[in-house]
Amino acid sequence: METSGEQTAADVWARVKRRLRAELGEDIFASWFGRLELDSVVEGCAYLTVPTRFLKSWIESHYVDRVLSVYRSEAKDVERVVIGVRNSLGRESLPQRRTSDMSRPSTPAPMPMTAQASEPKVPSLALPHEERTENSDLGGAPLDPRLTFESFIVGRSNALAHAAADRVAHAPNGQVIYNPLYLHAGVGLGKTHLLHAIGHEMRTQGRRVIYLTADRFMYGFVASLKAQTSLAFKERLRGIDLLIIDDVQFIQGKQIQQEFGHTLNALIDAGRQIVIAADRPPADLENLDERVRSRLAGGLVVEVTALDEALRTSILTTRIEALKSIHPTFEVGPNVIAYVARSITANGRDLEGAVNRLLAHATLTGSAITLETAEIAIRDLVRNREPKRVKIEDIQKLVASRYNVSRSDILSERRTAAVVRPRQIAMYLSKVLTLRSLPEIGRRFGGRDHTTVLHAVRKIEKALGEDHALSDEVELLKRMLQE
Ligand SMILES: Nc1ncnc2c1ncn2[C@@H]1O[C@H](COP(=O)(O)OP(=O)(O)OP(=O)(O)O)[C@@H](O)[C@H]1O
Repeated sequence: METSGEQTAADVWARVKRRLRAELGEDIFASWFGRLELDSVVEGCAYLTVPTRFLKSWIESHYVDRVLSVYRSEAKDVERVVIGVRNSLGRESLPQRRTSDMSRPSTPAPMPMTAQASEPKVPSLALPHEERTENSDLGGAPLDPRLTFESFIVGRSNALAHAAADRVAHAPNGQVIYNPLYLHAGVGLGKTHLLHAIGHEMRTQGRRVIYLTADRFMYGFVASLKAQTSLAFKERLRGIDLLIIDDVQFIQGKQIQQEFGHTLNALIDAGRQIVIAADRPPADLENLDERVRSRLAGGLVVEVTALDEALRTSILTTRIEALKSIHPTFEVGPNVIAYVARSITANGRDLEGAVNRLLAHATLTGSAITLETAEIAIRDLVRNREPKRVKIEDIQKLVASRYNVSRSDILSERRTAAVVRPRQIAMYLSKVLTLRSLPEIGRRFGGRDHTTVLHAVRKIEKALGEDHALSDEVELLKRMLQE
C-alpha cells in the first residue's frame, strides 16, 4: 500500500525529472536520465537507480552535482544523492534460504513471473532496520543472507577465489592472512557472493565486520567530512576486524582516494583483515594512486574467470532444487538444464534470471517445462547477449548530445572546432563499431569523401594515444553505444 509519504517522494521526483529535462534539454535528458528512477529517500539521502553500471558511472562523473542541486531545489531535506544499479534480474528472485539467522528480515520467495518478469521490482537500497546500528553509522551496507558459502557453488573458474575466501573467513585465532584479499572478475561471476559469505562467516564468529560498496565508502566519508567527524570515521573503521569493500573501481575523487589509501594502510598496519572486490586487477585501477594500487596488489590477488558449463549446470541445478522446496511441482529435466547451461554463458545473474523465467512459465501454464517452452522463456536473455549492432545514426545522436551540438551540425559543412572534433569522433566510432566501409561512412556523414573519414579516424586514433581524458571519454561513449 502506498503511503502519502511515498506519494510525496514520487511527486518530488517527478518534478526533479521535469526540471532536469527543462534545464538539460530533451537530448541529454533522454540519453542519460530517461532510465534514472527513484528508489527511496531515507534520512536525507535520495537513492536513485539506473539499469547499468555504465550509466551510473557516467551520471556520477558528469551530472551528480546537478542532480543534487535540482533535487535540493525541490526538497530541501535531501542532502545526498546515491546512484545504484538496478539488478537486472533482481536479487529478490534468489531462492529463499533457511538460515540460522532468523533475526534478519526474510526475503520474499521467488515471485511467479508475469509480464513484468523481465523488470522485477528494484530491491530497496535502504538498510533493513536491524542493520541501522554501528554498521550504518559507518555507512556499512547490509549483508544479503542468501549469499553464503553454503549457497556458493565451486567450480574450476572460482576454486582459487573460493579457497582464499574460505581461508580468510576461517583463519584460526583471528589471524590475518593475505591482506588484502583482492578478488576480481567480470560482471556477475560471484565476487559479491564471496564477499558476503566471508562477512557472514566472520560475524558468526563474533567478529566486527563492515561491508561497504565504493559508493558507501565515498558517501560515508563525505558525510563525516561535512559533519567534521572524518577522524572519528577513520578511527571507527580501525576498530573493526574485517573491512569488505565491493566495486572498488568506482572509488573516485582525489581526497576520497587519499582517504581510502590511509584507511587501507591504517587497517593493514593494525592487523585488520581487508577484502576487496573489483572488476579489474589492481594495476588497471586507473583512478587510484600508484601507491594505493601497489598496496592493493600486495596481498593475494585472485581472478574469478568465466563460469564454465559444468559450473553453470551445477548453479542451475542447485537453484532449481532450492525452488522446489517452495514450489514442489516445479520440475525441470536434465535436458532443459543442459540447454540453459549451454545457452546462458555470460554470468550467474543471468542464470538466476533464466531459472526465474522457467519458474514463471511453469507457474503460469501449470505444465512441465519442455525444451520448447524453455527456449521461449529464456529467449530474451539469450538474445540480449548477442553483440549489439550499432547504427551510425545512433553514434551521431549520442556524440551530438554529448558535445552539445546537433546531429545536423555533425552532418553539415561547418568547420568550427566545436563541430569538427565531435564529427571526427563520430566518424572514428562509426569505423570501429560498425562494419561499414569508409565510403559508406562518408556518405552517411553528409556525403563526404572516404579520405575525409580516413583522416578523421587517424586523427582521433593519434589523439587517443596522447590524451587520456579523451580516451576515457571515447571509451565511455563506446560502452554506452554497445549496451
Ligand atoms: N559460484 C556461484 N555459485 C552460486 N551462485 C553464484 C555463483 N557465482 C555467481 N552466482 C550468483 O550470480 C549472481 C551474481 O553474482 P555476484 O553479485 O556475486 O556477482 P559479482 O561478480 O559481484 O558481479 P558485479 O560485478 O555485477 O557486482 C548472484 O546471484 C550470485 O549468487
